[in-house]
Amino acid sequence: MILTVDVGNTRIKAAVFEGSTVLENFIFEKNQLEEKIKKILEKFQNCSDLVVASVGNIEKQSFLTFEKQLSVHFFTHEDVFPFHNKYATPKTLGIDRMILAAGATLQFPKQNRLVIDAGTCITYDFIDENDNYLGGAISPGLRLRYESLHHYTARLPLLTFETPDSYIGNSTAQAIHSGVVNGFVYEIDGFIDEYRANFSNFIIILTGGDADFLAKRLKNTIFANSNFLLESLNQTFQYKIEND
Ligand SMILES: Nc1ncnc2c1ncn2[C@@H]1O[C@H](COP(=O)(O)OP(=O)(O)O)[C@@H](O)[C@H]1O
Ligand SMILES: CC(C)(COP(=O)(O)O)[C@@H](O)C(=O)NCCC(=O)O
Ligand SMILES: [K+]
Repeated sequence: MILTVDVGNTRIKAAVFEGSTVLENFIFEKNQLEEKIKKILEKFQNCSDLVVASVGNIEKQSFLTFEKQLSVHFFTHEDVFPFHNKYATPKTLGIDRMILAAGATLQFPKQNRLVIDAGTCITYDFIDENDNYLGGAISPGLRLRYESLHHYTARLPLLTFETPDSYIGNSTAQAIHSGVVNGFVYEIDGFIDEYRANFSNFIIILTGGDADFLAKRLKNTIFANSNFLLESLNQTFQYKIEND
């Protein structure tokens, strides 16, 4: 049994795996880290490994206390990955993006793959059919768009997500919802169209906190799997054991 932990910039996601099967999923805040992991390990006493990918401000030291109980692996750029990294600044590539790219490479062999992770930020990652990781894009996520409109202006209220009535927002609130939500959807559809124009055949994986909401609204039909990062962590860890 393996406990996988994804520390994002908004919250922490975790899952216990037995082989490739998820036994249970968890979502919690950063300040609950120790207490929650302790509880999970009490419930799943057969966990042999704790496997972490962190892009948040939680470092390896935060997990060392669990080393008495099980072996801890904190993924870094030094690990083995199943793709050729063509990013010009490989050391600054987010470890979450590396794990997503690894999962896409392992789960969907020998094809072009685009991974879209709609979390705090939207990240786009492209791995071609020869397993070259080429890069992608980073833009603000849904909630970040609402918060930044409020934070950097004097007159815009902080709203929470709501489906806009129309693309023509006829009030301040509707204009914000249209700009944020429609803008979010148009951006992703626009990127997908651009990839389609350049690559004849590719699979799209959509994940992150806003994946389910998005899947229903995109013009392009794509398969959403909000657990893709944790599944990829589990698979990349198996790959590491086999290839180290
Ligand atoms: N309960 C929630 N708390 C925070 N964000 C949420 C929640 N439910 C949905 N979301 C959406 O999920 C996004 C964060 O996704 P997530 O994948 O958890 O981010 P990260 O991996 O960066 O921590 C936010 O932009 C927000 O729109
Ligand atoms: C782009 C990110 C902030 C996304 O974080 P998330 O939305 O998953 O919390 C993270 O992948 C990161 O810190 N990347 C470093 C820069 C890069 O990937 O080039
Ligand atoms: K992301």
